[in-house]
Amino acid sequence: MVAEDRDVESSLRPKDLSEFIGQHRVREQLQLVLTGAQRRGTPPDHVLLSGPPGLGKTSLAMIIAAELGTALRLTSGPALERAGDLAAMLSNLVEGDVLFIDEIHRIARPAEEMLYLAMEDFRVDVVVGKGPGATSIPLEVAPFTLVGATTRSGALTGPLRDRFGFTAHMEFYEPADLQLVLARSARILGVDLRPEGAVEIAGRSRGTPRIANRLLRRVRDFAEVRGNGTVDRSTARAALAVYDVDELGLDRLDKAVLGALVRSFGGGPVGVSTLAVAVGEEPATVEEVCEPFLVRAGMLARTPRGRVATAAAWTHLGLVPPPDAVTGAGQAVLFD
Ligand SMILES: Nc1ncnc2c1ncn2[C@@H]1O[C@H](COP(=O)(O)OP(=O)(O)OP(=O)(O)O)[C@@H](O)[C@H]1O
Ligand SMILES: [Mg+2]
Repeated sequence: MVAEDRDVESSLRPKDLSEFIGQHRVREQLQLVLTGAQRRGTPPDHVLLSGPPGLGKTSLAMIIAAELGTALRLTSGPALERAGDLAAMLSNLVEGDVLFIDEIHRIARPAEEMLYLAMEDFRVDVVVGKGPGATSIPLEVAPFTLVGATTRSGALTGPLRDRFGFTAHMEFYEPADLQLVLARSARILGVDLRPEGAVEIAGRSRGTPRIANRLLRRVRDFAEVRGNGTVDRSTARAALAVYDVDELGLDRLDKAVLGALVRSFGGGPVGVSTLAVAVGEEPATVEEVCEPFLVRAGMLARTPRGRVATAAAWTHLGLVPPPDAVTGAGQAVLFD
């Protein structure tokens, strides 16, 4: 992410639950968890936020701390390579703090085992020394709330998943909610965004607020350079054409995956690793970033034998689907 985008993104982050648009179920559930705990005067149960990138997991973690009026300590799974890294983090916590671990499915094993104990009993055993002379020193941890974020809750080990008292399943946003996100962002950025312009951008944002905000900034550039700054329907359409964003909002990687699936593998079924190699990407990226949206858009089906292109995918690529192509209907399984 380039610097300008990063700064803008943090200025666009919703600061409390009332500013957080959409995700009505998650918001209601979370509100209950937080209010209940506050009434009892205890830190709330540990919370797991699960869903594809850009849906607002980091924003929600920050909001949880803000709603509780406590500090947020931030780290990520890949940063916790050794148990010592986590022990340092945990021993610095103050009662009631929110510890946010992003990409928690990537936490290393020894740190994960230490985390079990900390989550359950608010203590850790720090091992000092090696071999037969090693001793373990128990260390108290202040009662805290762990907020974990993951794009792959299925990759979490059972024991870790079981220690979360509440899992928020984040869903892709409806276009109407994305229009609200865009209207809010336009207000903050001082962009003259017309409702029809918002409809156009929302429809191509892959159900994802981060993408909606990014497209808004690119459309704004176009409107300011080639037009008078106003983002209406025709400006939005013209701008999005320049940036290669198609009617469904499929990006380069989405299109590469569908293209390979249809053209190189006859529509599948094909394994996700083979597909990833064909497009030069990591299997995890294809699986976590690309597929959830392609499944939701009814373009791709996950079957026990591998990934299959639906009839809609063939049509979207301007090809005639084979007679036995599956339809996209009934694809409820987005991500685990
Ligand atoms: N519900 C929302 N209302 C308004 N804006 C939102 C909402 N959710 C996300 N956003 C916007 O989208 C951006 C990305 O959100 P965020 O960083 O929280 O996503 P994320 O789920 O943590 O993504 P990743 O998995 O990539 O870390 C935020 O900067 C914010 O502007
Ligand atoms: Mg995040």
